[in-house]
Amino acid sequence: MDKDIEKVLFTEEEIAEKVRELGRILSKEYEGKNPLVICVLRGGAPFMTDLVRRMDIPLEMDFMAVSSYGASTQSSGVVRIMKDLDTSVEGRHVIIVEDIIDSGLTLSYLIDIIRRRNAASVKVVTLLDKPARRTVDLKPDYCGFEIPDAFVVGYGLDYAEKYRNLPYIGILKPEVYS
Ligand SMILES: O=P(O)(O)OC[C@H]1O[C@H](OP(=O)(O)OP(=O)(O)O)[C@H](O)[C@@H]1O
Ligand code: HPA
Ligand SMILES: [Mg+2]
Repeated sequence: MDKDIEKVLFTEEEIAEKVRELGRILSKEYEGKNPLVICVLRGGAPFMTDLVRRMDIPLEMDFMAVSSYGASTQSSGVVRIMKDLDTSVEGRHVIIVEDIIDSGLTLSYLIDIIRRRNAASVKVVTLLDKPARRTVDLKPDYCGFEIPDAFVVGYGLDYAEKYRNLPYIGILKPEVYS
């Protein structure tokens, strides 16, 4: 285990099982709809690329990069688009894939943009949900795990760009960021 991790919340095996389960559910739900699966970079990349390989239906992928945290454990509240989609979402069934919903600011901003571009439907799948920290009214349509109010890293989640490549998800030792 990495020396900066206080506790492992979900092992590689537990994550893989959950991703399989979500893939099965989404495959049924989106059969015949050729959904556009949108990865929210950078944190959502490991989850999204694993998830689409557990979906056995035709689908398309696109990527969007937004950032609100920078090198902090608190959202700045200002969501910036760093990279927009290459695909038109008009008339498409969109699935937004996130690693975590914390304050909810990133996703409420994204959902709003995609709805205004006239998608046929917009749903959200997140691996982690931290409902205790929500500042806007937002619930994921599909969620892997609910987690307590702690700063977590691994499997895409970073602190100051580190730890994204850990194969498990763990709580970061507070002394690392204080
Ligand atoms: O619900 P919120 O409070 O908005 O927090 C969740 C968002 O914050 C993180 O991304 P970040 O902006 O740090 O960029 P990153 O994905 O590149 O790490 C995370 O990946 C989510 O996208
Ligand atoms: O707990 C978290 N860890 C990493 N990135 C995050 N972005 C929002 N919440 C978190
Ligand atoms: Mg992110």
